[in-house]
Amino acid sequence: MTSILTVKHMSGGYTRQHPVLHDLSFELNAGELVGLVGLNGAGKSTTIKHILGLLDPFDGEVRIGGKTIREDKLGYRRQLAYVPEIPELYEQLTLEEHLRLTAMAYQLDEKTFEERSARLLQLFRLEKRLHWFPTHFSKGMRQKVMILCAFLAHPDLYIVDEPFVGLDPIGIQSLLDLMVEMKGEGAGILMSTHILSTAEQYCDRFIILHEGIIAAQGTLDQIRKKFGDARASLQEIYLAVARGETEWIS
Ligand SMILES: Nc1ncnc2c1ncn2[C@@H]1O[C@H](COP(=O)(O)OP(=O)(O)OP(=O)(O)O)[C@@H](O)[C@H]1O
Repeated sequence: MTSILTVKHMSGGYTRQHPVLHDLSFELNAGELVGLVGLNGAGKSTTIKHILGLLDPFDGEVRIGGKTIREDKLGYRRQLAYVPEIPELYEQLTLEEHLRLTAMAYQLDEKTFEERSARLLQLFRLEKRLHWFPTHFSKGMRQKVMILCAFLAHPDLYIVDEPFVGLDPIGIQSLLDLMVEMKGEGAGILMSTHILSTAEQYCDRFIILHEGIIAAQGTLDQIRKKFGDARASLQEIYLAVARGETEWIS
C-alpha cells in the first residue's frame, strides 16, 4: 500500500504550554477513505490545520507524499485539496472565477479544466450560476463551490471537514459518489464528520479522537474487536469512548 499521508508522533495545538493534540500517529493510504471522528473540541480541526501546514507540530511530523511542508512548501500544498467546514470564498469573484483561480493554482490545462468543471457543475446543479457572486449564494451553494474547487484539482489527498451539514440530499449523495470515484482513482481522503451512520457506511477506516488523543483506530471490525462487541455500531462504540466507558488508548 502507498502511504499518502503520514502523521508520526505529532503533538500540537496553539500554544506549547497547552498542547491540544498528544502524540498522534496514523497513516492514510492511496485508495482509502478514513473517517476522523470525535466530540466537539476533541481536536479534529486542529489535526486538520496541522496537516494543511497552518500550524507547526510541537513534536513529531506530518508528511504528504513522503515530504514535510518545510522540505517543499508548494509541492506539499499541490498534493492536497481541502474542503473546509465553513466555506471561504472571495466575495469579489464569480463562481467561474473561483474555478479558474483553482485551475491556475493546480496548473490544469484548459481542456482538463473545461471537462472537469462542466461535470462538477452539472453534478451539483450549479451550471446556471457560473456568473454569480457569492453574496447571492445560499449556505449550501457556498459549500458546493468549495467542493467543486477541491474536486477540480484531482489531488492525491483530500481533507474534508464536516461536509454533510448544510448540503441537500442530492448534494450529499453527489459528494459521496465523487469521493468513492476519487478513491477508485487512487486518492486518499481524510474526512472529519459527526454523521456516524454515513461514516460507517462509506469509510474504510476510522480514527477516533478523544481529548486530543487517538482512542482507537482501524477498520470497524478491528475497532469492534477491541470494544468486545462484534455487532456494535460506530455510534455505540463512539458514545462509549466519549462517555469514558472504555479505557482505550490505541
Ligand atoms: N484558535 C484557537 N486557539 C486556541 N485554542 C483553540 C483554537 N481553536 C480550537 N482551540 C481549542 O483546541 C481544542 C480542539 O478544538 P478543535 O476545534 O480542534 O476541535 P474539533 O474536534 O474540531 O471540534 P468540533 O467538532 O466542535 O469542530 C479545543 O479545546 C479548542 O478550545
